[in-house]
Amino acid sequence: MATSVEKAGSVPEHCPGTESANAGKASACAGCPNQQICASGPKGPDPGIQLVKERLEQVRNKILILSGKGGVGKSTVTALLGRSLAAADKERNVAVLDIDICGPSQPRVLGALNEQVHQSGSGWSPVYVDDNLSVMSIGFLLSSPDDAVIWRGPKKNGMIRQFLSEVDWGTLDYLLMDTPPGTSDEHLSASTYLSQAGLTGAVIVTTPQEVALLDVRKEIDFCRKVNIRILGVVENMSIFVCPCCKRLSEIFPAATGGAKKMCEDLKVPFLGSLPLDPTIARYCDEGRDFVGDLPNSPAVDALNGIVTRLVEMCDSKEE
Ligand SMILES: Nc1ncnc2c1ncn2[C@@H]1O[C@H](COP(=O)(O)OP(=O)(O)OP(=O)(O)O)[C@@H](O)[C@H]1O
Repeated sequence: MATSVEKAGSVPEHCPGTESANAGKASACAGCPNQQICASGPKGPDPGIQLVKERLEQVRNKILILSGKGGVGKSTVTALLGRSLAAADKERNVAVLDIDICGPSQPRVLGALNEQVHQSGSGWSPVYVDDNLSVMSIGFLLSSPDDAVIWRGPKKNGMIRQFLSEVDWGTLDYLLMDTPPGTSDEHLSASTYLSQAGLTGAVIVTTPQEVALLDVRKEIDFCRKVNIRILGVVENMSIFVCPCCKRLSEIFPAATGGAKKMCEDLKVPFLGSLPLDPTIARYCDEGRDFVGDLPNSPAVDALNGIVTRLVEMCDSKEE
């Protein structure tokens, strides 16, 4: 098994793996550039995996929100799903965890920009934006929202482990985890730490144009490779309805049939489309509650349909 410190092509053919008691000591390790590191490193699975499992025992559904490309509206959709899930049933406890370490946007989108998290004996307390909707983000730990987080993989890995194992969520029905775009350190860390905790699955957000769908196919491939169930794809900014003349325009043309066709081709559930609505952008920039304030808008209608299908997917065992 290759470790991140090994150079490509330098893994001995019979590498015993870093978790093995023989790591660094087996005959196959002789001459490997990482022999010393493997011989002296801790053995066995990362204890963080067990800690995350214990911490998330009271969380019924754990959902990763993914996107292939940046800027397709993943954070916006995460926040809106959180608001809609929480608004639909006041008995339901929902939380959003922002693991986009380098670009945390949930504090702004959920209107909690100047909040701070508190530490108690039972862990970090998340910030409540509603009675049944809480949020945790690295954004709360930065001294200024303009601070840049420039971290390498191991440090991001440590922060994700802390977020997953030290936040005192209480009992939750849905935990939505907003990730960075693509498939990077954060995704690998999250999927590893959640491997024993019962990850419900992933929602993939995209826009309709082929350049975005190309990267969604990679994201689907990633999920299949690391055994993450795909709960469905959300197509964001699929259509624009002019607020003046009500004419429909395709801002991002679905030249290859859009996300729905791609889902049919790849046999992945399609959760629905969300229109491009400038009011969504304004509300999210200002951290206001779009779902609560405009419950009769076509976008909230579309969102509620997506949430209904998502809940059905979570409640059903198989795709
Ligand atoms: N349905 C929508 N209608 C109008 N504006 C939207 C919609 N969805 C997202 N936006 C806007 O698009 C911009 C990008 O959205 P967002 O930050 O959620 O994308 P992202 O995919 O999370 O980006 P990143 O790659 O940085 O994580 C934001 O200004 C947001 O308000």
